[in-house]
Amino acid sequence: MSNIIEFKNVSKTYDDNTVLKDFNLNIEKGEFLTVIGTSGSGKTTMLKMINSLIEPSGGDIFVNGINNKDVDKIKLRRNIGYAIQGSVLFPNMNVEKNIAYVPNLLNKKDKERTKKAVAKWMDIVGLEDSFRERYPDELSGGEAQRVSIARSLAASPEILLMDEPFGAVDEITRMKLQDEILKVYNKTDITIVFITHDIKEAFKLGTKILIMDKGKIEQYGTKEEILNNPGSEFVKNLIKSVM
Ligand SMILES: Nc1ncnc2c1ncn2[C@@H]1O[C@H](COP(=O)(O)OP(=O)(O)OP(=O)(O)O)[C@@H](O)[C@H]1O
Repeated sequence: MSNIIEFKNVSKTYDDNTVLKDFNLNIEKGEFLTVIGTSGSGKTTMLKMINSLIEPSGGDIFVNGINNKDVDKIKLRRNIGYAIQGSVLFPNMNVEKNIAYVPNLLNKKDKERTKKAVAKWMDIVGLEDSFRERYPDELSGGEAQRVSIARSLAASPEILLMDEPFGAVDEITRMKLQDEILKVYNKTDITIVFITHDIKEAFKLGTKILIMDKGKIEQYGTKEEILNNPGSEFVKNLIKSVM
């Protein structure tokens, strides 16, 4: 498999605080990468470099083999979905319009095609058709999260970045959303990079798991590799609850 995302000797410094140092990572196309680590270990910083929301202080990031420095940011982001915790929906648009936002931009004239795309994604994330007309303030947290995931997927991105997308919902909804994102992943050839604080979630979803501490990679591997061969005391402590 080929690498869809590559970090080469990446560093990031805020004032004199170095949050990433000599960071090297290859993510293969089609992978579901979950990222877990201590608070402040640089996970969000790393994620936001993929879609150029944050620029590295040193080193390079490549998406599909092209250096982010050489690419128009708008063009880059068209291909990369981004879902964050409690993602903000457009409050003045109903569910259908929220989801249709990007497809509408892409196929301006073909309204039927957009309508079909909205129906497909609502179905995949488990939203009944009757939600189409509702406005964001008429949705529960979990429903709003589904709409936001459907919206990020409706643009058919090749890469989906998710920063603790299920952090703000209750345990039952969270499990449902996890199952739904797995369904999406299994039905498409999307590559997902997913940050979580929940080690169980990291192991349930990830085809590969990246464990970070203080701006460095503690371990990167499959669930089996990490469980069978934890690379450090830090990893051993982290995985206690899933052993
Ligand atoms: N814009 C900024 N200016 C200064 N410092 C920043 C900025 N953004 C992040 N930092 C610092 O960089 C470090 C890494 O932040 P980052 O958000 O990447 O960590 P994280 O692993 O995602 O943390 P969490 O799990 O708490 O969300 C933290 O110490 C944070 O305070």
